[in-house]
Amino acid sequence: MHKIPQVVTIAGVDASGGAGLNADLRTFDRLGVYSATVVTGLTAQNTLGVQEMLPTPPDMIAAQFKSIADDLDIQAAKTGALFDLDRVKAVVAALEDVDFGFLVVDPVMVAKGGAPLLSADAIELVKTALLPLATVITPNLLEAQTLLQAELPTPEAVSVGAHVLQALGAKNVLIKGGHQAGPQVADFLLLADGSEHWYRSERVDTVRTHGTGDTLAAYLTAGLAKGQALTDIMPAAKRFMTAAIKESIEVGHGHGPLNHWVEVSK
Ligand SMILES: Nc1ncnc2c1ncn2[C@@H]1O[C@H](COP(=O)(O)OP(=O)(O)OP(=O)(O)O)[C@@H](O)[C@H]1O
Ligand SMILES: Cc1ncc(CO)c(N)n1
Repeated sequence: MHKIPQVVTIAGVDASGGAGLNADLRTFDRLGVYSATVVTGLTAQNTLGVQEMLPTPPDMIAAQFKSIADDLDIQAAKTGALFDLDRVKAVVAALEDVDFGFLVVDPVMVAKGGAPLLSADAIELVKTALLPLATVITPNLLEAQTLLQAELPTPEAVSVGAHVLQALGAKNVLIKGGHQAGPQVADFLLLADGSEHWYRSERVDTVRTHGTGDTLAAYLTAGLAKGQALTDIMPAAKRFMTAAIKESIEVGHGHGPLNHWVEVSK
């Protein structure tokens, strides 16, 4: 028998396939890790927007956790869209009960087209209960600003903001820079040991960025499950992100999905 790292994504389904747990699974497949799924909800969405949402009943979220914990040997977990307070409560309670190893918390709040994927009254619980469980939290710039109730207009402010998120309990903090203006994207990583790392790369001029955040967070989850350090994972993850955005595939008419099959040069 062959051993394979096992991970779980705790996230919503995207009918059009580009984001949510669909993007996570594709990333995990590419990186050679096995993934279980806790489905937090269904979305009828496409590259143009989110049309309908149906969150999973909390008991069913708990049942999925139990099925996985009773049988599999999970080394890393990732959270994505959690929709509302009841779903966040169910996920936090379950995560406190199981040992799924490393935890990547991607505090998904808004889809690319602007539709909310987390209700306003759930944000406080994400901050106080989910964030302290995280090995690494991966907000984009707007999510970091919402969690902090503060603007982060400069690199210095991003660094200060990351330290505040770390003080709230997240061991490591990655603030994703896809929403910054300018010719470059800059992701900021604050590690548990206090060291700071910037990852700057060209901004690809495109709207075809459906599922970028999910994909990067899934990449980190797979790397952690394989025993890699965040500073080893990030350069390869960024090379993959740029290539997967640049070499776009012809799917959908709006914020198209990434090319998860792209070849990446070393
Ligand atoms: N246009 C772009 N060109 C190059 N890299 C990009 C671009 N947009 C995003 N990225 C990179 O993709 C990764 C995800 O960042 P982003 O800020 O887009 O996450 P996100 O907003 O959570 O995504 P989503 O909500 O669509 O899942 C980061 O490494 C970021 O730098
Ligand atoms: C279900 C789902 N999760 C996450 C995102 C963010 O990319 C999305 N658009 N849809």
